[in-house]
Amino acid sequence: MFLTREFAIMRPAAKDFYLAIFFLFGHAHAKPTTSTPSEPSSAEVCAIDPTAIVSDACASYSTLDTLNDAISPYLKSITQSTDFFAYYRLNLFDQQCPVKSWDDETGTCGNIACKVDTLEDEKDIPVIWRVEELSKLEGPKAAHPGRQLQKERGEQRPLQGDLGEDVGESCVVEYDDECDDRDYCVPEDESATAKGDYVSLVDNPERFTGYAGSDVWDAIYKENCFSKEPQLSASAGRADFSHPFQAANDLRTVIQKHSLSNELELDDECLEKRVFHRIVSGMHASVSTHICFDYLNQTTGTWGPNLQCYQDRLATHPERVSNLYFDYAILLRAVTKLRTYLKNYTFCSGDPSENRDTKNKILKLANTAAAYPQIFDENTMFQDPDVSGDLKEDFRNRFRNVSRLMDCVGCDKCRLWGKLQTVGYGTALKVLFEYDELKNGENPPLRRTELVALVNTLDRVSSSLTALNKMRDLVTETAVSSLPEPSEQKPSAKLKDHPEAKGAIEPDFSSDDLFDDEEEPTIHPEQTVWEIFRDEWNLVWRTYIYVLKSWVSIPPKMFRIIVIELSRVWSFWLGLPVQERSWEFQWRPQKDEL
Ligand SMILES: Cc1cc2nc3c(=O)[nH]c(=O)nc-3n(C[C@H](O)[C@H](O)[C@H](O)COP(=O)(O)OP(=O)(O)OC[C@H]3O[C@@H](n4cnc5c(N)ncnc54)[C@H](O)[C@@H]3O)c2cc1C
Repeated sequence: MFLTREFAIMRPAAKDFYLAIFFLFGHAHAKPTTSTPSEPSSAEVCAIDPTAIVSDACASYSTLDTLNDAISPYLKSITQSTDFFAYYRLNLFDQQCPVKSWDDETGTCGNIACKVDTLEDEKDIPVIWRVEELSKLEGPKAAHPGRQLQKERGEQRPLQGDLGEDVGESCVVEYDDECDDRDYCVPEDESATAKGDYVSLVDNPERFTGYAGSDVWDAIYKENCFSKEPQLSASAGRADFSHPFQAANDLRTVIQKHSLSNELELDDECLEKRVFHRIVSGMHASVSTHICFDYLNQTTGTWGPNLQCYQDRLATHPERVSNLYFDYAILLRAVTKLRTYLKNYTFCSGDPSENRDTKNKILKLANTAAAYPQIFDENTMFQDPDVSGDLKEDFRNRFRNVSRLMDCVGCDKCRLWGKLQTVGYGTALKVLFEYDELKNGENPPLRRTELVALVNTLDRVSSSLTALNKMRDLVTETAVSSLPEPSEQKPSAKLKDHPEAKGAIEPDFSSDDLFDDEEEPTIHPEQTVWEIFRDEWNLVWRTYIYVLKSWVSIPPKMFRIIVIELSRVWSFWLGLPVQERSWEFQWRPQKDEL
């Protein structure tokens, strides 16, 4: 920073006058809370304190990160290289979207508007990068063979090689055809064609597709009101709640008994929404993380992390990140709890060596996770025998509804992962609240699809944690590399709070150096008295206007500061990570502002 020309020619008396004005009107300056990827504020970079405990779970962020580093190689190996976990059976194409207003004449729902928009917007880009192409399912598909056909074809090749010759089909086919008594699963149409298809999860990675799904997310969050009447029409097969208010009252009892009131809103209308919200929001955050980390630059056609996307959707929303970690704790605890069950599970009935290999891998994963102290204690929730039945029923029905809403997702790949993950979370809840890990035979059996969905959902969230950390590092690196060379920096410049955050550079304008500079105030000999007078008059006028504007801007600034502080207190009260203060006092105007 250098003195302006006007300051440079000021005489000492005038300087004292302005100095007095600046001291009188120096004011709190609320910094903007949004920033570009190249200019992260320290609040954004360090939004999550690694040592903080993830609320509702029993582990800190850094413990979960360490645990994730340990188990993610096993998860990758299981989900990418075992046939049992790499294929999923679901009814992707024949289910109806239950929100009637989204249907058009052809039955497409959810993104029809988006499709029209994108076709117009995208006509200049190569066909393969268009939303329609990116949204399509890739890789081979196999239809589910009926019981009779399975018998005829035998255990080894029930799919007759439809998924590829090297696929162990006995590891892929689900032998239980019926699904209507399955917990958290949407009852399927019983016609033969509605039994679903097998698709490869490896060939269809969850990443950017260009699909705009905000309407579906909004509908999902609206589901999150347990005391209200059901949102979906009865014709859509929506579960009916005979005692919608009973469950809310029950939850109140549970909350009060288990002192969870700081985590759940004690709002009479939507008491149960907080727990449900955390799970859905964590899932949403995971989807967003994959989109941002595996993003297609439609101009260059290259895939890679999009840091602006990360900043907008995640870095500036620590509560979403917190919910993601919460989901991780729930899912991992559920897999750990299944250890005994998995020891006796048959993964591939027709192929003993594949069966052994798959079992070894999943047991290694569960054992590694179990070596850490318990990260989520389900015993604090839904354990009151008088109320747990209704509560669980409510949760199950909510997940069924969310699962149905997935049929409104107008992008095949997104629908695949949306459906899989809702089943994954449903299974985790079932295992957490209905399984006794010390027993085996008495526990309700898990379907193949439930197990595959649970492990793959854990893998999704696990990859999200890894991707989040990588993007955080990338932001930091970008910030550091765009810092000016040391020689370009003014010696008084210092990094505030986070040593690597470019946006946090705060030149040190202490009152002493406000007018101190290497440049000595000089009067240019060529200036006439009139020019000097005019310059000084202009300076006084600008200062006057500046002061007036400062006064006018005080009320909105005070309002913002109050809102920021209240939000911090609210986060503190809820046990969420408290966002760093995004405003501070500064002496203004800075030297070159007038
Ligand atoms: C089930 C499902 C799966 C999808 N899968 C993919 C995919 O694989 N690839 C792809 O490119 N697109 C996918 N999409 C679309 C994608 O999620 C976004 O809808 C899209 O990228 C547009 O994003 P957006 O920034 O407009 O906000 P959205 O992500 O659509 O969010 C809508 C609103 O929800 C709120 N919100 C956002 N995140 C959270 C959170 N974590 N917690 C609470 N509230 C939040 C915000 O207010 C936001 O404005 C999927 C959509 C759905 C419904």
